[in-house]
Amino acid sequence: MQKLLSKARQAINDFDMIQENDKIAVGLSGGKDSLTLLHILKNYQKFSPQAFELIAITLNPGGVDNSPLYKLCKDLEIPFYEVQTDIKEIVFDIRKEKNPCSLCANLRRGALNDNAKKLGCNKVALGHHKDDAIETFLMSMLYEGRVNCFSPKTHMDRQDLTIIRPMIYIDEYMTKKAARDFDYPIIKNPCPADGKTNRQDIKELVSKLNKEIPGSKKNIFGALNNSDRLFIWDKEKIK
Ligand SMILES: Nc1ncnc2c1ncn2[C@@H]1O[C@H](COP(=O)(O)OP(=O)(O)OP(=O)(O)O)[C@@H](O)[C@H]1O
Repeated sequence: MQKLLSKARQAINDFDMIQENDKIAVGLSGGKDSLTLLHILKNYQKFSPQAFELIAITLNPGGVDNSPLYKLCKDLEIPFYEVQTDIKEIVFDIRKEKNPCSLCANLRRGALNDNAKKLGCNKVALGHHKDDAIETFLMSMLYEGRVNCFSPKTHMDRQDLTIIRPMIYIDEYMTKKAARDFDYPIIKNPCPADGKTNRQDIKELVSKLNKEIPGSKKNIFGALNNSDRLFIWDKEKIK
């Protein structure tokens, strides 16, 4: 936990993620990443220079038994809210999406933010980690032809809500280890597309690249973190 906490604290400080009196909703999917995030923030709360409130929100896409999450949050003394949604039905039965991930992510994001706002939160914390950032950065280049990634902290003006990602410096292997060490009650991902996504392909590619070019994963993350050294052909500046 100490190593996780130290990396999270570094990210929280670097991007000024938490302020006094924040009420933060953790998006708790029941997967290893958001369970680790909840555990980290609960511990961070004990010594954070800024006092903040923590709640957990789980969106049920339809038909998932989340009772282990109720128990966990009760043990951790974190208020827990489960929200029933029809996301699964919309994505797979009504819209019959061939590429369901982006619609599903948008619907989840909207529902999570709306519910956080209703519950009086000014921040939503998501369980994205360093590997997610590297994969998203590469996916935007390879599939969309642009240099882009989610931000460690984003303010949504329309809702006046700030999204934070305190695990942005944490490697995925550390969340896997935390899930084993602390025996988190993992809820099996109900998504029929789980494991067959573009993200999974990119994850495998990054792992292969890192074996062939040792250090390349670290350098991709470095490139994302180094806005001073961003050089992109800008016709107006170059000509
Ligand atoms: N059903 C949900 N309810 C609440 N929050 C969610 C839900 N699904 C995703 N989130 C939030 O969005 C983040 C990113 O979602 P994504 O589907 O990429 O999860 P993931 O990388 O598989 O992480 P996890 O291991 O936490 O499921 C999650 O870490 C979590 O904070």
